[in-house]
Amino acid sequence: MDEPVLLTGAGGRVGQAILRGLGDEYDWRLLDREPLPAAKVPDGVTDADRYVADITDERAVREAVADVGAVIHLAGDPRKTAPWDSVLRNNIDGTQVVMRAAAEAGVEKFAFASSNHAVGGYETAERTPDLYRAEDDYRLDGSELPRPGNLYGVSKAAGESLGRFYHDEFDMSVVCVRVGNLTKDHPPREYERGQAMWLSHRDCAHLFDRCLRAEYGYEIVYGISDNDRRYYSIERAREALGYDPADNSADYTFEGEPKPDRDAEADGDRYAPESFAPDADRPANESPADPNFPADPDDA
Ligand SMILES: NC(=O)C1=CN([C@@H]2O[C@H](COP(=O)(O)OP(=O)(O)OC[C@H]3O[C@@H](n4cnc5c(N)ncnc54)[C@H](O)[C@@H]3O)[C@@H](O)[C@H]2O)C=CC1
Ligand SMILES: O=C1O[C@H](COP(=O)(O)O)[C@@H](O)[C@H](O)[C@H]1O
Repeated sequence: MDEPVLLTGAGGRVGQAILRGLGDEYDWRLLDREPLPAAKVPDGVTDADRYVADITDERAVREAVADVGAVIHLAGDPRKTAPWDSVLRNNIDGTQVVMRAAAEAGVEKFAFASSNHAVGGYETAERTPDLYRAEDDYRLDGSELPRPGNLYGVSKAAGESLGRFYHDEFDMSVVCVRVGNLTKDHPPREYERGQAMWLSHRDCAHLFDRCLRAEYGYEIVYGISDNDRRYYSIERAREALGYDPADNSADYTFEGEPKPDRDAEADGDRYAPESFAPDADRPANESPADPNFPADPDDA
């Protein structure tokens, strides 16, 4: 892609996984309402390409999307316990502002960070916990209707509908990635659901890279690694985007330690190493919590 790529929510967990994997690959324009410390910004991104703005600020967003070829839209409230007023503003209105500005500016490709919580309602008492286990063959594939398990999930389903609308009305290519559970270096520890929907950092960067390079119209795909435990199919991501994940939560113990027989080097050269130095202030697994949102209670 010759034109710049706008990344909203660039300072967060997903944004940093993408930038650390693909920092050198694109001409980035970064937007976040929190100023980004230098350690979170790839080399070569100038001050002019760093926007400190809220995504509900229409004028700032219009300026940020001018002349970009693609948008990866991550900014929003990521909490599954987020209250309605927050998801309405940050996730629904914010996504509408960013998508409309992108469509009106003639942006070619738009990748939207949807969530597993858009379909959390399929995890019924009858299906769980078997659903989270490798022997179980139940699969969601992206063609099913949304079935949110909370208001945060409702806001993500709304974002997917906005994407459908802006694809149909403006012919913008839109891919909604129902992201699973992103953690760095190892799958979520002692958490079956999390291990079934693990998305490793390098698979995350690779998946969004495919969202920028592939040709598609409107797609809903699942964003998880190639986990043995899974109830989301990644076939559509493979077919439509050319997604080819490298990681599998089965290569780790339930406690999150690499298994001794794991071939750690096997896929080591498939994707570029992290392209700029790690943020020394950042804990190994998480970026600091967004100061504007209190943490989800069970994430403490
Ligand atoms: N981390 C995960 O495992 C998953 C994340 N997602 C989605 O991916 C996206 C990114 O999530 P994370 O990186 O985990 O969250 P995060 O909280 O680490 O990062 C979000 C970033 O967006 C910025 N932001 C929030 N509201 C904003 C607004 N109104 N205007 C401008 N900037 C704003 C924050 O300052 C922060 O830097 C979210 O939309 C989330 O719902 C979906 C599924 C799983
Ligand atoms: O959408 C999201 O999902 C992940 C995984 O959900 P969880 O219920 O298993 O924690 C969550 O970690 C992330 O914060 C959220 O944005």
